[in-house]
Amino acid sequence: METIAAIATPNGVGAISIVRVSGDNALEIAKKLTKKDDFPPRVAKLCKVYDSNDELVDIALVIYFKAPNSFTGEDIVEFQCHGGVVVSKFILEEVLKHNCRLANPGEFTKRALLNGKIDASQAEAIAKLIETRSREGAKLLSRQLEGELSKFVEEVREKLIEIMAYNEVFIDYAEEDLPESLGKDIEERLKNIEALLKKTLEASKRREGILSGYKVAIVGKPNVGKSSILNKLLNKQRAIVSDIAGTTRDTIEEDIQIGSHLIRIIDTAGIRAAKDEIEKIGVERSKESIKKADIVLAVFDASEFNKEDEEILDLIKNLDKNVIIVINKVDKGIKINLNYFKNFKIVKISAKEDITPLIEKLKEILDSFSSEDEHILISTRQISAVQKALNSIYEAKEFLKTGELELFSYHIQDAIRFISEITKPFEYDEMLDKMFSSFCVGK
Ligand SMILES: Nc1nc2c(c(=O)[nH]1)N(C=O)[C@@H](CNc1ccc(C(=O)N[C@@H](CCC(=O)O)C(=O)O)cc1)CN2
Ligand SMILES: Nc1nc2c(ncn2[C@@H]2O[C@H](COP(=O)(O)OP(=O)(O)OP(=O)(O)O)[C@@H](O)[C@H]2O)c(=O)[nH]1
Ligand SMILES: [Mg+2]
Repeated sequence: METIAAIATPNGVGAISIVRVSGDNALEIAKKLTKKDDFPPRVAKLCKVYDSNDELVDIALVIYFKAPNSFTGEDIVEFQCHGGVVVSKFILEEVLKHNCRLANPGEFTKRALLNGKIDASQAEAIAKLIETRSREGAKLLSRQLEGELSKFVEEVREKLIEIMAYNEVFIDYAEEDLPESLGKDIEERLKNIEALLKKTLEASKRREGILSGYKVAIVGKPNVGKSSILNKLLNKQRAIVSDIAGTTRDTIEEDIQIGSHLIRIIDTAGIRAAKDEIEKIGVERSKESIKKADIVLAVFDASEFNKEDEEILDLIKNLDKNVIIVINKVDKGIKINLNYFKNFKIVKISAKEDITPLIEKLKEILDSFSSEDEHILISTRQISAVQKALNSIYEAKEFLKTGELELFSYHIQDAIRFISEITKPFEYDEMLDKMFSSFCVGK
């Protein structure tokens, strides 16, 4: 395997920068650049680093990770040098003069994967952890990096392999009147796995927003202060605000942090029976936003409740999602009857003065989303693997019903293959070993 190198830290001014080198020549390169000979593994050693003209480049910490005990499983050398945009580039250039090439994107992680240091789900977790913009996302991804999903896959796999083992016995002994309970047992076990997979898929769908941002739509009739609320949440004049009804004509989306959560906030056009063609399209988009949202902020003016507000109330009345009734403009006094909103969560705010009650309520709902400590799937690759495994189980079940056990077995094998794809390719030998070690035929 070729030796690779790259700067691991972002390009900019900072205290420290890291140049990482992985592969057989890493140690040799460290020796050449530092003119030192002795690098005990995993020791941070302060070294002068020289260029090819023997001129001093930096005084840096150099750490040698001896294979296989490194991130990639290969020999790694890290030059932890002074930060800024020059030194690390300089060192990288010197490194590249010695039998080593620039790493491709993700190549260190790829090598960690190929060398069995991490599995595919952990590699995906690393990629997303680097990109995530919320603490909740980071918490979830660090758990997947730790191997939570890998463990789940292993569990499901073992359960399916046990079913295969039971089924083999079933096939071998079918003639000799095996107790019916064995068939029932297989059915029961399968049901259990199906429920596990379904639950994981549902949780993944429900909690998709943890990484991409939960969608929060601000809706209401024109002029109630929706855009003012958006601006206040963003702390800047993002949307045009005016006292002309119908100011916002298109939806406006922005990402913000609320506590440890990321949300995508969507300001919408005021909903009314619009005559203008463009406004009509805007109103349609507003209604679409309600459908897509995880949380709906239905905004009303504290001083007025009319037919248009009733229509808003109709739109949100039977929604199977979180709705917050936002009574805005309370600085002018509350003149409307709050009984209209019985059984809803209500907050009273003034977008002109203070929206803290709204932020608190949002936090409360978002916290409730993540208090469920389920593991979830974080990529379409993972989701499709579970979906395919589930489909194979459905097909297998049909053959269990008709007693076509060879075909049943065939589809269970498929399910095992698909679920294993999340972490690694399935090895048939391993399953056979497992079958005979965990199952005593006793004949
Ligand atoms: N300086 C530095 N910080 C870093 C990294 C890095 O590569 N360099 N990482 C890069 O992503 C992350 C840490 N990930 C790492 C994962 C494994 C090993 C490692 O040496 N593994 C050995 C020993 C394990 C042990 O001692 O428990 C091994 O797996 O055999 C190092 C870093 C975050 N911080
Ligand atoms: N007194 C008072 N006025 C407010 C408050 N919030 C918004 N306004 C005013 O209400 C008017 C409408 O505000 P917008 O934020 O543009 O309302 P909107 O709901 O986005 O309106 P459309 O985009 O037309 O649907 C503006 O003149 C705002 O200054 C508030 O809390 N108190
Ligand atoms: Mg507006």
